[in-house]
Amino acid sequence: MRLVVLGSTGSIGRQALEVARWRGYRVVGLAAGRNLEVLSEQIALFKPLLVAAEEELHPELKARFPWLRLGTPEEVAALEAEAAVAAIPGLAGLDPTRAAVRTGKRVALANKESMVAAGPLLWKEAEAAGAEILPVDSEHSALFQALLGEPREDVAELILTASGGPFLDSPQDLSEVTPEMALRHPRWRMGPKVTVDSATLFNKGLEVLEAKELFRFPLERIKVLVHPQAYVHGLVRFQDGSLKASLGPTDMRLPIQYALTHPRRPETPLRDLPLPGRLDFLPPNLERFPALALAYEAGKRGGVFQVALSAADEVAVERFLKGEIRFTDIPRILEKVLSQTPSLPLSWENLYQVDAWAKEVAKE
Ligand SMILES: NC(=O)C1=CN([C@@H]2O[C@H](COP(=O)(O)OP(=O)(O)OC[C@H]3O[C@@H](n4cnc5c(N)ncnc54)[C@H](OP(=O)(O)O)[C@@H]3O)[C@@H](O)[C@H]2O)C=CC1
Ligand SMILES: CC(=O)[C@@H](O)[C@H](O)COP(=O)(O)O
Ligand SMILES: [Mn+2]
Repeated sequence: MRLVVLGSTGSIGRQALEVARWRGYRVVGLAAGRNLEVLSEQIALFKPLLVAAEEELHPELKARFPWLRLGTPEEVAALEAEAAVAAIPGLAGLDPTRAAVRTGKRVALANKESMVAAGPLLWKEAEAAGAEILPVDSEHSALFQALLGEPREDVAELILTASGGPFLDSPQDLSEVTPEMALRHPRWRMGPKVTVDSATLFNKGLEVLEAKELFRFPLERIKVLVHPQAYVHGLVRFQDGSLKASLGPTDMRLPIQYALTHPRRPETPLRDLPLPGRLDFLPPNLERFPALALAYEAGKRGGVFQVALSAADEVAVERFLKGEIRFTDIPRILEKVLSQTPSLPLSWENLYQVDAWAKEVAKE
C-alpha cells in the first residue's frame, strides 16, 4: 500500500509510520510543520516522493536531501496513494484532509476538528470522490467496530468513554492548574492540544460532535461515561438492552492500523498484553468540567456553532499553554464565543469565515 502521512512528526504521525514499517507500506508523502530533526530522520528512512514543511526549513532540507521534492500539505495529501493518515491538529488539518478526500483515498482520520467543523461538507466530497473516511480516534474506532453488521434502527445509544483526565479525582483547584499539570495525561501520550482538551474534558465534547458527524447519529443519543482505565474505548447500546464494546490497550497504533487495514486485523506486537484487573464507569461531572456541556450546546445548534466552538478552543488552549490565561478561562472563552456566534448555514465559505471570526474573538 502507498501511504501519505499528514502531521508525520507528531504523536499520531510517528505511530502511523511505525505501523507503516510493521506492514511494509510504501510511504510516498510526508507533511509536517517545523520539527527538522524528526522529519529528516523520516525522510532518510522512507525516501518519500514529496514532503511538506514550514518554509523556514526548506533550505536545510534541500541541503540534507538534494533529491527531495517539496510541496504543500495539500499536494502531499493529493499524491497517488491508497490511503492518507490525517493527523494535523485543528482547522489547519482541514484543507489537507479535504485534499486527501477529494482524491478518493481511504482517509484514516485522526484530525477530529475537521469532522466537527465540516462533517456534512466532507462527507459530500467523500461520496463524490468515492473516498472512505475511517476513524483513528480511539473511541470512534471502537464505535465503528461495534457498529459493524448492525442495522442502524437497532442502535439505541453510542457511548464514548473518557479517561477523566489528570484532575478526575484530585481536589485540585482548577483555576490554579499550570500547563505542566494539564499536560500530564494519566493514560495517553499525545500532542499538547489534545492533552489539554482531555484535561478540560473538551476533548470528549469534540468527540461527541465528531461521533455525531462521523456516524451521522442524533446528538441526544450520544453519551459519555468516565472510565479511568481507558481500556474500553466505546460502547454501543442496542434497543434490546444489550451492549457491544471494543476494548484494547491504550496504544494508538491499534486504531491507526485498523483504519488502514479494515476489515482485516493483521498481527502486531501488542497481541498478548494482559487485561486490567477492574473496569469502572461513572458519569462525567459537568459542573467541574463545563466545556463538555458547551459542546452539547453547540451540537444542538450544529453547523457553524461547532466550527466556532472548536476554533475558540484552539486559541484558548494556545493561550493557556503560553501562560496568558488560566485553565478555568478556557471554558469561559468557549462560552463567550458560542454566545456571540452568528446563525449561518454551513457552507465552506461560512466555515472559513466563522473560524477566523471565532479565533479573533477568542484572542480578545
Ligand atoms: N495523539 C493522540 O493519541 C491522538 C490524537 N488525535 C488527534 O490527532 C490529531 C493530531 O494529534 P497529535 O498527533 O497528538 O498532535 P501533535 O501535536 O503531536 O502533532 C501535530 C503534527 O502536525 C504537524 N503540524 C502542525 N501544524 C501544522 C501545519 N499548519 N501544517 C503542517 N503540519 C502541521 C506537526 O508538525 P511539527 O511537529 O513538525 O511542527 C506535527 O507533525 C489531532 O487532531 C488530535 O486531536 C486523536 C486521538 C488520539
Ligand atoms: C487516545 C484518544 O483517542 C484520545 O482522544 C483520548 O480519548 C484522550 O483521552 P480522554 O478520554 O482523557 O479525553
Ligand atoms: Mn479520543
